[in-house]
Amino acid sequence: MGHELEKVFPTNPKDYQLYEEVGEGVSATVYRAFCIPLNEVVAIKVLDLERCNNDLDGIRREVQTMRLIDHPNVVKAYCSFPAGHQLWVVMPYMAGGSCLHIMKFAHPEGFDEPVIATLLREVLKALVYVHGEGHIHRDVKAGNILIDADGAVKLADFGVAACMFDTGDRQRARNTFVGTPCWMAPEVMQQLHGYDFKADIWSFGITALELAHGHAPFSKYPPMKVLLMTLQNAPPGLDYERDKKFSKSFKEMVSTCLVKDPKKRPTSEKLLKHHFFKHGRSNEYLARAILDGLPPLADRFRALKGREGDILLNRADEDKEQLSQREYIRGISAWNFNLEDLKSQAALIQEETPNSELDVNHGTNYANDSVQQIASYETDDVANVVTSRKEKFQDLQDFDGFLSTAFPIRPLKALEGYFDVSEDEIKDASPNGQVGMQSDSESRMLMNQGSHEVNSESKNTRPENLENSTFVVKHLDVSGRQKIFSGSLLPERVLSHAKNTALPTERDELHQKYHCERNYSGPLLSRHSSNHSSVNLNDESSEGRVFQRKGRFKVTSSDAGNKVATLVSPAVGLTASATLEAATILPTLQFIFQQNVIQREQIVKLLKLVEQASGHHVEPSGLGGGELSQLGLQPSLTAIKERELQSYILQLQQQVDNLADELQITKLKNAQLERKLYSFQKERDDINEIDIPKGEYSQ
Ligand SMILES: Nc1ncnc2c1ncn2[C@@H]1O[C@H](COP(=O)(O)OP(=O)(O)OP(=O)(O)O)[C@@H](O)[C@H]1O
Repeated sequence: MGHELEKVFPTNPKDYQLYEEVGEGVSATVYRAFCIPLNEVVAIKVLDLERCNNDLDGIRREVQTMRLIDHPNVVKAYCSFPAGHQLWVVMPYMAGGSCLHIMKFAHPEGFDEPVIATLLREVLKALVYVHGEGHIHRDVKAGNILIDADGAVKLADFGVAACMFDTGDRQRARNTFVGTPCWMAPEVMQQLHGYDFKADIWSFGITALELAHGHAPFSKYPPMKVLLMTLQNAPPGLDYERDKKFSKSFKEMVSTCLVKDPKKRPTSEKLLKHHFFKHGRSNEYLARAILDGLPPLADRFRALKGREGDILLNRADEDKEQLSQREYIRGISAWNFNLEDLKSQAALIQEETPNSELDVNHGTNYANDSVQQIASYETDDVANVVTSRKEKFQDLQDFDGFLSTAFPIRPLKALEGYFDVSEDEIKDASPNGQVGMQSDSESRMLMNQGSHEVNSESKNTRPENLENSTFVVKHLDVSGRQKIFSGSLLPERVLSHAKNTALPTERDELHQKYHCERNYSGPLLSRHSSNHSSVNLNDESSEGRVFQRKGRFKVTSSDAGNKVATLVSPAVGLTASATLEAATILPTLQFIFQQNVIQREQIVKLLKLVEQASGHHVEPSGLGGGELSQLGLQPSLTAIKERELQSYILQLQQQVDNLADELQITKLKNAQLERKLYSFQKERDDINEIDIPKGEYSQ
């Protein structure tokens, strides 16, 4: 088990040769690489610190956990070090890639039962170890199950793992969660009583279904809807009719995991004893069954990426508005989600599901389902709120100050002590992108990047008076290419058209037309504007208690009692009575409330635009003054400030929480070191004991 530890991996980027890209996640790109001094092929996960400014805790935890871990079924980190503005994490190279990629490439309908039993047994062994060490993985899914060339299976990605060690209570329920919604346990979504490692057992059950069908249940729906479906529907499972090819024991095993009450779920240890896992075979069998005949990982990865590109290209001639709606409804933009996962899932669905089922936006399945409509409405709300806040931030004169307090330390400095980052590297770091880091002001610049780019983009393409009405969020994607997602309260072209040519009446018609066609008034938001958007999203969370973090979903507990609530969807004029836990509904209501305030502000801006276009001169003060208050349109700056403060407090609370986690990890490390020291001392004493008689003898 410990043999990998014996090698000392170099911490200089020059000692590695990067080969092809073999994987892409929310926060990182993974390359096959070669460690020159050790003459060994490795995988290097490259994280761009500039893009992770506000998620250093997550990175720190991931690397920390990966380095402490030592189990044949868990991917460990050999070492980690900075390289320019990046952080490199060196890991064993898993030549087979992830189960998700293998399924997408060669088994779109899912794997056969013996393969599933083998894969899951190995993953379960990993979970027994991880739970035994006091961790909750929190992101068990096919995309995080990696296979080596010889069929060895390892659980990867500790980006959102949590430590259960806390004031001595290893199983303490927690009040926050990060995860991918399809795999997320109901208690995690509800946040009523916290959760523990049993959340991984739920995700494990969902992963079993994913491996059996080629995709996770509900994977074609937008995130908010997944949350509601998971909470309201009966747990998903293998169907006795539809899934005839699977054994009774498999079905039973899945249903044991997918019980809503976590207390009724088995522990990983107990589950491992389930007779289903007796069907598991050897690693060699696995290699033969799913890896034989596959092209090298990098080729597969390229092919899959190409396919995703084709899917997008095929849609290129679609009406752009529809396309953005489609992406929007999948939650990519609105929830700032794990884009790769969503893209992958979308690709799987497109291959397997008829279009009618797919088109959740226009499809009839949606039409009469009020809960679904509420879900999509909520998704809109979030996007609107988030982007509108982006705009508001630009208006705030003290934004810079706010950011500097929100992220007071420089990235590499913050990571010092956690990776192989030396004091010297930090001191000598040059701001020009060589091994080093940015200054405080540069950090803030990076934090501000999204908003500055919004301005510059606007300046290039539109006159002043349209800048504040249209948002263009520009960002760098993994490969450094720039991507632009655009959106506005009205579609951009409508605004442009209005600006250039249209008479007021035409504009009204266009406004009417597009407003009807697009039920979503919110702008699109890119996931890679994470620096900025996370701040904003956290901002929202101060009231909505729903966060985005590291491209995933994060919910914090809102201490609400159990209440019965009725949801009304103003977007569609439908009323849905839902007996939901208040904690589930509150965020929605809060979003709607916020949305209201923000939409009023948007209306003010539009009014201004209309007035400007029609030649009326509007004094800025006039907008916020008596006329608007008469209309009830005066935006409340105090409320905005208050929300920002709440958000800041929440961020601080999170930081305290994270520090407590780290303290526990350090304590754990200390305990390990003490144990080692003790055994060394014991060895030394033993040797001494042997030496003493020798001495006596020689005297
Ligand atoms: N050691 C490895 N060997 C081979 N491929 C790997 C390795 N680690 C990761 N990958 C590939 O790279 C992808 C992304 O890696 P990873 O999941 O660690 O990144 P991430 O940004 O943390 O992802 P996520 O989107 O789950 O947060 C994986 O899904 C997998 O296909």
